[in-house]
Amino acid sequence: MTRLNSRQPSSRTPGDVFDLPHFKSMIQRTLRYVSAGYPVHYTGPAGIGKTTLALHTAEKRGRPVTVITGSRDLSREDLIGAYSGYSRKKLHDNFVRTVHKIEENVSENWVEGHLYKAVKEGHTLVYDEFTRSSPYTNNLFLSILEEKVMPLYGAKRNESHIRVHPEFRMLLTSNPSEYAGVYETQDALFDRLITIPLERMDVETETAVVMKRTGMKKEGAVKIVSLIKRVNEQLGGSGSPLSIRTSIMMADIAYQHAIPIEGSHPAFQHLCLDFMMFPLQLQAGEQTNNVEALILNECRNIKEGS
Ligand SMILES: Nc1ncnc2c1ncn2[C@@H]1O[C@H](COP(=O)(O)OP(=O)(O)OP(=O)(O)O)[C@@H](O)[C@H]1O
Repeated sequence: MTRLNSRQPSSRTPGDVFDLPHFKSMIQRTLRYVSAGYPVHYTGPAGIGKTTLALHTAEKRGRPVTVITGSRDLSREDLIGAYSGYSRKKLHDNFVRTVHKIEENVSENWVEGHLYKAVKEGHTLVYDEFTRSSPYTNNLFLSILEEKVMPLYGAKRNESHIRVHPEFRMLLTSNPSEYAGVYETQDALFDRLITIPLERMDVETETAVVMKRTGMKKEGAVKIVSLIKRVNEQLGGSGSPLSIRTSIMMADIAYQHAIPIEGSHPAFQHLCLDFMMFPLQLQAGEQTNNVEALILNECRNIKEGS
């Protein structure tokens, strides 16, 4: 019978992963720039940790945090707010028996957009994957960042704009592989951001994150993280198709189902193939025949206790 381990994130990691050198200086610098009033933009490939770092740093400011995720469908209306539905008030006055008076008032309901609230109340805004939104939507941020006002385009409000709260700040994330055809149209926005490219975590940091997320002990976590690193180096070409997400998922399943992190164990070999084959085949294109053999070769090099 399979023994199941219950997950206890954080329980085995000494201290906080964000105190490790990989994160510490980045967080300090970001808070410095943000407190001086500048928006900070983390950029890097999928799974490098942009969103997690932005959320953590935003929380460090001690202000309420609003999160918006960029998308082609995100509209100015979603951000600013809009009138939606009607409220109807009806008063029947039958005080004098022979007179029946009805008074009816109909008013539209204003629903605040997330950005409207964040700007008005001075939140820290995390705008994740902002380059996925249309330049038309993102133009709204130019006046917020430059003139410190948010125009209420098309909102049918009496006021034309609201003033940006002095504590309002922004952290943004994006993936450079999604810039195709985007940069030219959004360069005015890029020009107002402090852009920090994120580096892939070193083995020590990635191991600490895997331990924190899964509850796995250091000995197992470091083997998985190092395996992913070696496979990326051998098969990843110019990129690293296997991100920390692969390490976390493999460690999670191995830990929960007590699969030994040992290259000769069939369950571990299956785990390696199931998680690595597809992304690596996509990357390798025509030379896919080698992929399975290379994964198994790297996997079998992992010895018990090594
Ligand atoms: N410091 C950390 N502590 C705990 N988990 C982390 C940390 N950094 C990254 N992770 C985990 O690693 C995975 C990838 O991180 P994240 O989603 O932040 O990356 P990303 O660069 O924003 O990826 P994408 O571009 O695909 O959205 C997530 O499962 C996240 O929870």
